[in-house]
Amino acid sequence: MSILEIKGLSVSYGAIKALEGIDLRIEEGEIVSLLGANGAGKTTALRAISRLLPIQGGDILFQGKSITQVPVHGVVSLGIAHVPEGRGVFPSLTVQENLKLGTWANKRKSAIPDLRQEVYRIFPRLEERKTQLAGTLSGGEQQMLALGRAMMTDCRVMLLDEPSMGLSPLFVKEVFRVIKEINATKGTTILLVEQNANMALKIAHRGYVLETGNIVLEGTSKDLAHDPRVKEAYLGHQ
Ligand SMILES: Nc1ncnc2c1ncn2[C@@H]1O[C@H](COP(=O)(O)OP(=O)(O)OP(=O)(O)O)[C@@H](O)[C@H]1O
Repeated sequence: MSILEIKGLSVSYGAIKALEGIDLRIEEGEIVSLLGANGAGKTTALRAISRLLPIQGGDILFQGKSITQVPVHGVVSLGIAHVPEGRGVFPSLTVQENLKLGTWANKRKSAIPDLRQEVYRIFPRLEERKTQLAGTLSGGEQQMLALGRAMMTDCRVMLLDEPSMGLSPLFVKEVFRVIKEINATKGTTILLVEQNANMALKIAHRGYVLETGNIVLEGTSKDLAHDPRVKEAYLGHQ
């Protein structure tokens, strides 16, 4: 059974059809990338899975069970954490207060100290800056904090929306390294929305390509990286 399965998912904004019946399947422990140009519907797909948007058709299954009737906070409690584009950290709270907010839906309260220790192991910079206000962190550090906060929910699945957006090349590399580490050490399943197809395909096991609301290609990252259509549209001429 797939940990997350999306079947015929349709989402519209009024008359605009953002997703026109997409199918997507993610196995436990995988990193799956969702690639596509601006406006393809990538953010919409993540927001629909998190129940932040109403859906017009189809189904979303977590461990084989439909979650389309589950409220937003229920989705987090099930073990699905969403790191939105732009990170969504609380600028006037400290690093440690932001991390604590990640624990509200955590059903295993006794696991919180270990989770915090793990976050600080993966992100030593956050421990160094735990009393600093999140709004004064650099963009890359805020992205780390957003990932750390998602880890604090004790999630099984992370939905990551353009984690490399707006970061310097050094931080882009660091963010992808950390995503790979979270997946490898904790077994967290990751659905990664990215415009940086090059990097995304390097760390993901499989990928899907979304174009104007439809999945037009899917395959292993290796196959996608060699596909002439992906090369032409998303990887530049290499
Ligand atoms: N709140 C909204 N109201 C109306 N249309 C919207 C809304 N949000 C998104 N859309 C439209 O839905 C389509 C898909 O948008 P979405 O943000 O999912 O794309 P995306 O692939 O994430 O793009 P980007 O890479 O630019 O973030 C676009 O045509 C967008 O203009």
